[in-house]
Amino acid sequence: MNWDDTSDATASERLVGASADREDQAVEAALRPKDLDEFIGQEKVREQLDLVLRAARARGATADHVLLSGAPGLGKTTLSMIIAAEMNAPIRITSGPAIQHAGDLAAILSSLQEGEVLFLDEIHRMSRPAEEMLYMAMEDFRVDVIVGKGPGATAIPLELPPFTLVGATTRAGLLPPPLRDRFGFTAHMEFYEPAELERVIHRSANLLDVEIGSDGATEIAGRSRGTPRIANRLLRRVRDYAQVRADGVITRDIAAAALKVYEVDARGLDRLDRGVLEALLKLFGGGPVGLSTLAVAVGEERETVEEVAEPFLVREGLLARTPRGRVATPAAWAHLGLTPPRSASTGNGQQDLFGT
Ligand SMILES: Nc1ncnc2c1ncn2[C@@H]1O[C@H](COP(=O)(O)OP(=O)(O)OP(=O)(O)O)[C@@H](O)[C@H]1O
Ligand SMILES: [Mg+2]
Repeated sequence: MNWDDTSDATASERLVGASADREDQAVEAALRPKDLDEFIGQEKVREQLDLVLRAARARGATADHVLLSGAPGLGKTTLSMIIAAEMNAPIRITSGPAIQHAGDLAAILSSLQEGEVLFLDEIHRMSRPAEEMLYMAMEDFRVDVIVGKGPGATAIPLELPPFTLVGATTRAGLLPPPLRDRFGFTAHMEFYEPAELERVIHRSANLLDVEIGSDGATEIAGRSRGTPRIANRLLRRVRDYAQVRADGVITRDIAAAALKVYEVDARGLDRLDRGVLEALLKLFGGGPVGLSTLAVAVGEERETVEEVAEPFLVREGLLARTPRGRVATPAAWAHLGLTPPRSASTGNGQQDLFGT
């Protein structure tokens, strides 16, 4: 199992995990914006993509291949469907892990209709031979199908209709340059601003027929870790609470009380995140402390701390990874309402006890 899978599995059990869980998968289709106008935020990506698609439409051509890169839950799958809708084209959906043999890819490519959008999710997890077949397909709209085995094997060239490949990846850095270079347009999706998440929440509340005040949406947005998927998930949990414990209307107080039950704090940290921070502050004086030691202290796997908790803590400026170990920032002390020891600001903390 690679660590990619580990973090997905752990993350999907968390209310603030960015990967889609079962419930997300069931409800997300209903919440997906259907066209570029409905798609909230990502102004740069929207403007650029709008130009690419408009120009292709005006030429009566198939749109250039598009690569969507960004963290889980930011809208890559949503955008791929929007691209197909804007081009008035059918869409075929598959993913890197589903294509293990070049033959799997050849079968998909050869059955595409002219102008069809092929959405290849997790494109960085495709097998090598399939990847190489894809190079030729993207550039020349042609594949070589190998027939037979051994010395008698022959390559039969097969013409493909023009199509638009939309690749999605959470890790653009893992894509081999030849693959990256074959995309005509790359969209880097950023985390969303709180105001944008508020719009996502209002839109979803509307679709789910939930009444929500603007302060309620603000409260949920602030805890959504810059991610629309998390915003939608927190909204559903807060809705449950509002229905059972109140009159169904989501106010600021209701949202805060509901998310307290689920242990998602004002900044979107959950129990795991806070456990890591608390250990770092209370047991190690703010660090520096090694990852393994920190993991033992919170009773989690090293990988869980490093891949599940830390990325968000680092992004939030609460924790820093330094060559000497993990260090809490002043913001971390403030967030947990603790006072840093005088030496914490110099980054020495506990280490001083041993004169190091
Ligand atoms: N810009 C947006 N406006 C409104 N809703 C959005 C936006 N982006 C994403 N969403 C919502 O967030 C949810 C997750 O989006 P999506 O499935 O497209 O993410 P993703 O980037 O494909 O994630 P993953 O990497 O896990 O595949 C969807 O239900 C969608 O409704
Ligand atoms: Mg997706």
